Amino acid sequence: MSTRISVRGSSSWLKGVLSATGLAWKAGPDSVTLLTLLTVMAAVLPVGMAWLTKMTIDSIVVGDDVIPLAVALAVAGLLYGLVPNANRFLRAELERATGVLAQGRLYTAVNALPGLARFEDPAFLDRLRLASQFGGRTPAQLLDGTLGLFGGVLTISGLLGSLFTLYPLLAGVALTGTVPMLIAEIALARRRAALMWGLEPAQRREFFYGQLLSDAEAAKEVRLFGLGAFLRDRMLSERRQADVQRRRLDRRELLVQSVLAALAAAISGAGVVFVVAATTAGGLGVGDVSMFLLAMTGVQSGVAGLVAQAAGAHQQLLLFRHFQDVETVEPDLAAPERLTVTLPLQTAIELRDVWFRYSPEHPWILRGVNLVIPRGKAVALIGRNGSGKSTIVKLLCRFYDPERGSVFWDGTDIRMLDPAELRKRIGAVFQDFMAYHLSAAENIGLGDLSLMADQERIEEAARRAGVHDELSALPRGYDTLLTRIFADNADKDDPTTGVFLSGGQWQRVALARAMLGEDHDLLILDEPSSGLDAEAEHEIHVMLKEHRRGRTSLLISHRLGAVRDADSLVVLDGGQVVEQGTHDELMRKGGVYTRLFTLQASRYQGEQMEVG
Ligand SMILES: Nc1ncnc2c1ncn2[C@@H]1O[C@H](COP(=O)(O)OP(=O)(O)OP(=O)(O)O)[C@@H](O)[C@H]1O
Repeated sequence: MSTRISVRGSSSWLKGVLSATGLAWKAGPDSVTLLTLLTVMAAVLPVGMAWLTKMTIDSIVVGDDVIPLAVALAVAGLLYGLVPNANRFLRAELERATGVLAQGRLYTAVNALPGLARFEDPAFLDRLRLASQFGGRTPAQLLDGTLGLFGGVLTISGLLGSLFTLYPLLAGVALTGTVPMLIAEIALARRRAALMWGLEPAQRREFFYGQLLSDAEAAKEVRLFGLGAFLRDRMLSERRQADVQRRRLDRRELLVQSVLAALAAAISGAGVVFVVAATTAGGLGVGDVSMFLLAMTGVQSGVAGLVAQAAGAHQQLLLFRHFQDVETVEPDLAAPERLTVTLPLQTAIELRDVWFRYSPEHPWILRGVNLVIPRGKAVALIGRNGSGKSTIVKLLCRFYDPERGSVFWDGTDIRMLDPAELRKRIGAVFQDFMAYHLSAAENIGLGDLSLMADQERIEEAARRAGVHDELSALPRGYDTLLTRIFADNADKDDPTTGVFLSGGQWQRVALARAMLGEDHDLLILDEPSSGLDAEAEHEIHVMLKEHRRGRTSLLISHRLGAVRDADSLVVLDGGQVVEQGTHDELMRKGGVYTRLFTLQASRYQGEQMEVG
């Protein structure tokens, strides 16, 4: 996807307008119809009022009955005053309706992305932020702008026509003055939209520093290392650098618009001199003078409005393109022509000569990995930090595809399977599992949405993960919020409305989430006990061993004692499998595993002796 705001052809311009107005129509057809009617009304009223004024003055001069004209003028004036308010209300209504529709469509498109790659692409994230910010607003504004343009053209044509009947030359001059205005404002709108896009990375960084300064998790390190002023200065520096660019554009706008205003004043000044001279020479009546003055100011404010509408619509369109781009973004994982049904695991999951790197710019993480996870067996992955253990987990869940080689599910390449179906068969506790700002029950229920309301099953999962007693003892039991972020204003001072769990307790909640519901064909536990104390770790491992019995599982842990009883231990190094076998086989071999295990065991014994 291009990260640049490009100049696109008129067909794509039209496509954008049609897509945006189509969205607005779908969201609120009644509002769109009423807005159109009101726009036409607002457009013809100034022309009608100019003529009514002229006719009223002419009638006064010749002594005719002016009451009906004056009443008509008053009614027109009243409508002229009311229409903008009704317009504003309708536009807000339409914005709300399109906002909901667009946001729904946007996040449906985001949810449809099967892999993780897009979420690691900063350009995509910038586009998504702009799309989310403006996608809902732009259709209504674009429609309003387009209708406004149409109305403006209607008003200006009416007024120019009226001017033309008086002084054809002046109508021509007034019309010529609009061209540079239009060109200049469109160019400014283009720059404004490009600037917003260009400033996204700086705004993202500014937001990041701001978040750190107010984030509860970051607060510890920010205070311990005294990072507050450093982060604040970085945040302000990002803002200042962005402001330099904003100021540059504001200056350009100031200059261009001042020149345009001077041009408009010169044109209307010249017109006034002409008309006054013509009236003194006896060529025009008093009503004609009023007509001219109203028409001239009407044309000028109409043109200014028209130009602003055109520029605004253009800018909205450029921003709306981010929404279109996200909505039509290519999936990050290739889909096969025909999907194969994902059946329960019968024999094994296998990685065959898998080569993987996160992008062509990144180094190879896996270099020809071969690995078999037989059904009903527990396989443990062991290796140094960064050796690619969690990467293998991500490939098994098909968050990415290998660059070479394949992952097979009972002999079928998982590229042939529906990722959602495949993932339903896998239960996992990731190393960086989520702590949701929701209640304890919901935090577990998310593991299987169909069981969200099944308190019994949720408690059973918590019991298996060894966290039931803690959750039951919370102020509101399982309904206690595990956060204080969403405490309502009304009960924000009530300490029972939200609590904080410890790292180990969160880990058990994540474990309960993974174990809720259907028995998964594959259970992945990426460091499931790293945050637990020794006693808790022992308990969890006894429980997990029981739970895993006869089930297929992939275990990752740096604590080798915790995985020594796995059916097969696989040691990764340099992106390759360097050793594989049972604990006893690997210990006999005297290789990497023996070294690591002996090191850990001797340390542990040392600690025991010290404690003893
Ligand atoms: N999303 C990503 N984009 C780019 N590189 C990544 C990404 N995720 C991981 N890596 C890199 O891939 C390598 C392997 O990471 P991985 O998390 O698989 O290692 P690991 O063996 O699980 O490590 P640890 O024991 O520390 O958990 C690391 O060098 C890491 O920097």
